[in-house]
Amino acid sequence: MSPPTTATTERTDHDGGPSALFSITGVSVRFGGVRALSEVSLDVAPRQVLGVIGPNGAGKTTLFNVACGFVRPDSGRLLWKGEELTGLRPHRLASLGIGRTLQGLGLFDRMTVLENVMVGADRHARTGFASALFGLGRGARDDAALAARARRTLAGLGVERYADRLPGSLPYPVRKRVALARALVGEPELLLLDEPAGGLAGDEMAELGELIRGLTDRMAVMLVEHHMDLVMSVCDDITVLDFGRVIARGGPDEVRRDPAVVAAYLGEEVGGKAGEGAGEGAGREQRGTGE
Ligand SMILES: Nc1ncnc2c1ncn2[C@@H]1O[C@H](COP(=O)(O)OP(=O)(O)OP(=O)(O)O)[C@@H](O)[C@H]1O
Repeated sequence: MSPPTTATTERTDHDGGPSALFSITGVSVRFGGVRALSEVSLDVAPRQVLGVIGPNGAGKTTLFNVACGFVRPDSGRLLWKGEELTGLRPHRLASLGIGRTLQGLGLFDRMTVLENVMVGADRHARTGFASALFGLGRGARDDAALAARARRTLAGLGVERYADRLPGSLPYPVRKRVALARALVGEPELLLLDEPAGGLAGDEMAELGELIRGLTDRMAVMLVEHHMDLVMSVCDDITVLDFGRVIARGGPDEVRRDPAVVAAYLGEEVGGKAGEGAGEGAGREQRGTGE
């Protein structure tokens, strides 16, 4: 676990050193006059759960989108296993060994649950999904192996019985697990999760927490999340953003006590009663550094 640092003692060693699986170093993003991210750096170590939190508009979604290749930073670098990822595009993630889920689940309504998950298994297919799309063919053996892998992944998440159903007919928590299965079926080394607890009830969130912890025997997780109780219970390390800058980082206890974090949440109880989601409702809709 990293030592705690705050804005005044910002760590500068986010350079994708040997211990880092994935690093974001000195990333800045501007949308017109709004500086959504300023010189943001973080490292995700193998098998670590790294949380990214911050009040509304702090820059979490922008950071997630940078990590996925949806937003290209104006400056700064992304490193994967110490190598710079230049011009990262979302479709390259799976082949690198990075899985992701998005806030909108993005399931294909006309495909079964099983087929939706198979889409995510492209990394292990001999002929890729793109080849199949363009009619270049995928061997029947590949398809059978993919289907088996997809079923195993669904089973691991307790939702295999829905494999032949269409996602639209299923309860939201089940669809969330299907989306997670699609991200996991490629056996990523890093899983990027954007607000995975959104729309879940308290007990479902607790199950999600256990599930995320259970992944760390084989992958690292970067969790961007509002719900403070989930973040505090599952993360090894937490990076806190406010106005697009890193204001604190460290373990849950250090971050919870950090005066800069408490101030950022306008005195909300960051130490958190279950389910309170200290990142929400802070009444700070428009954030980022206006210029
Ligand atoms: N596409 C965009 N165009 C203009 N401004 C944007 C865009 N996306 C984000 N912003 C601005 O950048 C800042 C950071 O937004 P971002 O959505 O990353 O924060 P967030 O921490 O995810 O917020 P929330 O918790 O409310 O989702 C905000 O001021 C936001 O208004």
